[in-house]
Amino acid sequence: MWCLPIYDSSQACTCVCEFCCNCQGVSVVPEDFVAEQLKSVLSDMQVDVVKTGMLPSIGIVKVLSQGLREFPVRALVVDPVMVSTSGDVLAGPSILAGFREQLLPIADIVTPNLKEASALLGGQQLETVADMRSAAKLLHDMGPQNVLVKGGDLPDSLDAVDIFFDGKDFHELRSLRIKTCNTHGTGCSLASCIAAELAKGSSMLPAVKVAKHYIETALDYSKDIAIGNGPQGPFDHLLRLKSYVQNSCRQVGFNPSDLFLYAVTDSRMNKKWGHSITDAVKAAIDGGATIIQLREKDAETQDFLEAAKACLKICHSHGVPLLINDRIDVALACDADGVHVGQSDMPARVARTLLGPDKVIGVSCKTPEQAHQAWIDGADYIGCGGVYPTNTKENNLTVGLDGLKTVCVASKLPVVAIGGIGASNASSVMEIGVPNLKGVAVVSALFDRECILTETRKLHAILTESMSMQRT
Ligand SMILES: Cc1ncc(COP(=O)(O)OP(=O)(O)O)c(N)n1
Ligand SMILES: Cc1ncsc1CCOP(=O)(O)O
Ligand SMILES: [Mg+2]
Repeated sequence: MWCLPIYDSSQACTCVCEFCCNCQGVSVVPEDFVAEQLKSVLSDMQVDVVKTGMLPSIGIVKVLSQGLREFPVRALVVDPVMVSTSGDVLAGPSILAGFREQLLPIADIVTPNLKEASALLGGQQLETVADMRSAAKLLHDMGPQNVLVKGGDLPDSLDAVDIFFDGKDFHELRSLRIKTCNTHGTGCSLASCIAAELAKGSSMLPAVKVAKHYIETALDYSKDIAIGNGPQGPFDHLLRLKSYVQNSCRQVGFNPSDLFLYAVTDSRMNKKWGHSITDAVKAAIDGGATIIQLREKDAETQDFLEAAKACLKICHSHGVPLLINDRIDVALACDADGVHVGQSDMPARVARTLLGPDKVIGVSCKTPEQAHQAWIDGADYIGCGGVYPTNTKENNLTVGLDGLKTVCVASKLPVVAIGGIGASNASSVMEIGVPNLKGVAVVSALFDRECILTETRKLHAILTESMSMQRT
């Protein structure tokens, strides 16, 4: 059950607040109802992460901490919502003791803003980064594994500085201070994003960094939005979706249906048949290939780069993405659409850091564990195989159709099957009938042939037929 990995306990009250500036009313949900709701969710499925928001009564704090002791979760993110950015006190002093004694000791991270950190520390003034460090240390002494003191309200600071303390090291996390009135919901969103990253399997500091980067980007994106008449507005969670729509003439992001007929080139085969790489790529595209990978194991770097640039032109003039096998440097140098890496190549999480969020990353996986790791590392798809024996890759273990199915069922990413696949067996592969198997990746059945165009057309027709059979 991985589709609902987080439970947000802030449904414990309903708050009537407008973006204008203040909170106009709070309706507290009865404690026993919150207890029932908690039990209902936590006993029904293995919840990975709980994030708390506004907790309006000491009774509800108790109910929550009891629920979490009875049904432990992998991580608890405590956003001690007490004082809003607009200055409203959202939880009375009686809650403070509840936070200190019941929630902080079991929290994996607590994320107070300056006012909340000050309230938790009995009213201590926090005005400098040095104050934030000592507050983080004092809060850590109350029991949480990690503390993030948010310095958004720090006076006279050009950057938005947050202090992260894990009990050993301090990290000063800086991002640009975005000039905007649209800050409604930033704290809740930061904590929720940390929780979501933890649920995806991230460790704490990377989760906090991703969340902080997300908040900075979303604030920047929404800085000029005008909604309602009040002085404070919402920040915009949907920036990725909007930039996708705005750039719809360009393919932004990854479309899993591109994996349908994945043509992987091979320098030795092209040499054997006297095909130039550009002619080979063009023929594959004309035959219906939906994505191309340049797998040039023998090429010198400079030749590889020149070939990649030429192929990229051809691919883009046909709206087909081009990925580079193994070589992140070549992909970066020619601005390819992405890379494909194997288990002993550059790790996908490093490739993601180097290539940024918009490039496509594929990872070879033979097991559910590798598929899970690929997802955590930020890959877009996995290549699973060899499904059948192959002469193209030496010493490659065969997983068979059963191994392919096991990986597909476990994978949260779309899958392309590879290894020994061609016209004679492509239908059997697609017919294993798992929805995230999106296509086949093929080397020799396309490129170790005299006429690449004919072979690609043939395979395309077979795949199309097999997909239409599955739909009926
Ligand atoms: C789509 C796709 N799947 C798997 C592979 C194999 O990658 P890797 O395991 O790194 O082996 P090499 O191709 O580098 O020899 C792939 N290339 N493409
Ligand atoms: C690169 C690779 N990875 C797993 S099998 C394989 C080779 C696929 O080549 P072919 O399609 O010729 O079997
Ligand atoms: Mg490789």
